[in-house]
Amino acid sequence: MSTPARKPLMAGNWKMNLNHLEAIAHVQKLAFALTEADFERVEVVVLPPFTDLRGVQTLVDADKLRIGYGAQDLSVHDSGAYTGEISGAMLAKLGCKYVLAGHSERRQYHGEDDETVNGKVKAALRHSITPIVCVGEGLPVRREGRHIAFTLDQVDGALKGLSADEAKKIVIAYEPVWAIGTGEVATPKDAQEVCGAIRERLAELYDDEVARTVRILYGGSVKANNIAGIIAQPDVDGGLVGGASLDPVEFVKICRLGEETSG
Ligand SMILES: O=C[C@H](O)COP(=O)(O)O
Repeated sequence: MSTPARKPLMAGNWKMNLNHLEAIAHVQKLAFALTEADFERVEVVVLPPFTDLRGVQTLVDADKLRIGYGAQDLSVHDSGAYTGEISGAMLAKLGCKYVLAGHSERRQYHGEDDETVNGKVKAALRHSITPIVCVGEGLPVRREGRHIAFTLDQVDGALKGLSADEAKKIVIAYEPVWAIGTGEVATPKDAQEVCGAIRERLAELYDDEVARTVRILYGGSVKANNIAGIIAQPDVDGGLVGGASLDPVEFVKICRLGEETSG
């Protein structure tokens, strides 16, 4: 059976920005600017803070917007005495289609290791939410030339115990930590080198169908003026956009893959 082509995914990770009122205004601006032709070509997703999700859900549902949404994190647990945590069940109830798992800022500031990330991936899948698994090396690892091995280890850890059917449902985002929020974008060749290696690893861990199905995003200082070269790479299927997703005009240009107008 042939595998359907991978539709590009542009996910805007707002991080800890935009309150619930700003979130509504922001999504309205995106909805106003993006056309049906844009949505046919690219899947557009926003990942706001938890407190914005209800407002975004209400707006998307009421106006039947084609913008998807999700969360930036979830608990490994489904319910219980875990103060401050948000479960996959809660996110699913809010209509979240996606959730980040193992973003480098969670790994760095909250000590998330591969085992935790693996638990979060499984928690998302239990509730039919697509985890966007974030992997990528820091500058010292890159300088030592170990970036591929390091990133593939994170992929192995995040996917541990997943069946091929489960693995097919995930998205992987390669985000070299040295390129996040620094303005230091990886070259298209850098992005392809690691995204291609991730796809090969999926074929080794599972099979060609899984490798062909899973979308692999690049993240790290993505902007309208550099997305075209990155998305042109054969193993890059979209972007995980941080800072630039906070400007609706810029994010729309990124969703148009850096081209001036939609087709
Ligand atoms: O999740 C997004 C990434 O951390 C990239 O952030 P950035 O586009 O601000 O570099």
